[in-house]
Amino acid sequence: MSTTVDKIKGIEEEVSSPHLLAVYMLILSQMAKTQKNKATSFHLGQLKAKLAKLKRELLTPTSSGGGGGAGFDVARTGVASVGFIGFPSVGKSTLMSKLTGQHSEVAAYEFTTLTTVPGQVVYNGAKIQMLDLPGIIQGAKDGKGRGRQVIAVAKTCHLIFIVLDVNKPLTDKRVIENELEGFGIRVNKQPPNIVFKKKDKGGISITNTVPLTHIDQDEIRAVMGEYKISSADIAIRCDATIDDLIDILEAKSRSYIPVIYALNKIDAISIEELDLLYRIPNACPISSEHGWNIDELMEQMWDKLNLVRVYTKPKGKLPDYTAPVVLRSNKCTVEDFCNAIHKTIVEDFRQAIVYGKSVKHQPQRVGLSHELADEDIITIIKR
Ligand SMILES: Nc1nc2c(ncn2[C@@H]2O[C@H](COP(=O)(O)OP(=O)(O)OP(=O)(O)O)[C@@H](O)[C@H]2O)c(=O)[nH]1
Ligand SMILES: [K+]
Ligand SMILES: [Mg+2]
Repeated sequence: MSTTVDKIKGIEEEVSSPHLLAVYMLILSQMAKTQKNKATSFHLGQLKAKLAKLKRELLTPTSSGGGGGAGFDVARTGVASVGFIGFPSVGKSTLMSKLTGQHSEVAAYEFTTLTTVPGQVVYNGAKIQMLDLPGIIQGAKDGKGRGRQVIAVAKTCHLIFIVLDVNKPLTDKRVIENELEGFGIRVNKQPPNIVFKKKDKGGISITNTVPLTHIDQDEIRAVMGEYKISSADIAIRCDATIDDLIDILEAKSRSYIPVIYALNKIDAISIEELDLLYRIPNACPISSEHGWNIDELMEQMWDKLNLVRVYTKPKGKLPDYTAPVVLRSNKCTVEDFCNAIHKTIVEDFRQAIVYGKSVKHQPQRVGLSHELADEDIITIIKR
């Protein structure tokens, strides 16, 4: 019986290697400009869907292939966690110690850190968990080293610091991104704007609101066939690729995570080189060892985490600005606020009085389902 790994190998060998698949895609897209070969595009759609399914199988913790974060995951504390990903010896643990004061072994040799080391930063009143992780190497997602377990932890974080050594070529950035992508992490991306609705009958209906330059109906049908979907409404609202469509079908195993590139060891380069680094989007040049530009890293972290601070105002008193209740932006209703303080508050809740960006009138009376905004002030009125 062939294992999942064998099956993936078989498919990848059809186009020789994952690298060649990329080249193949490039050639195909160039072909598309002149004359699209229907047979190849159908076949490619099929292959890509097959690959995606098998990769998921391989990465599911229950499958024989393993995966998952067992042994590497730690108790989550705080309102958000930030995972440190990078090649060995780029300075992840040095950064950890600098940011949190939590000691994490630092040394000049590779793979100094062997497991997850948690620490905490308090920023703008929010407790944020930092997870120093072992270094990963190319091929980590395919099981090289402890890479898979490491990436599995990163996949559950709210933000990833990809730590890079500025003395090494920036091609490292692409390699790390590929590792994360291969594990279903989508870096600094929103889910593709495709609405997919499976149906019992009626066949496949495809609509698009923008011209599709990357895919044709044949490819879409090939992918659907591979997923054994015979009836569905697919509304495509972006110039989607076949990978985008597969991401929607594989939504359960995809994580869209913001990333900041922490370009470390800038103490070892020239000002001219530093200027160039500043042009990289989502990057923050730092020196972990010297603590240089750590403030900017924290500011960028704060922006990406998109947290909501809510100040409590006891009736007839001034708001308490020293200790905000911090919520995540996808869980920031008045009810979430109450639950963050104590589970029983909702039971006695009558209404809330809110000042701030989330309300039209200052103040405004609102109910449990009202969504709060950053720096709102709230008074809870009990029954
Ligand atoms: N020049 C310079 N060296 C640094 C800086 N940060 C870390 N280093 C050095 O880089 C080496 C590796 O640092 P670590 O913090 O152990 O790196 P790591 O990424 O945690 O390594 P692993 O746990 O092995 O993956 C050590 O010799 C550090 O002293 C920096 O900002 N500048
Ligand atoms: K090291
Ligand atoms: Mg380390």
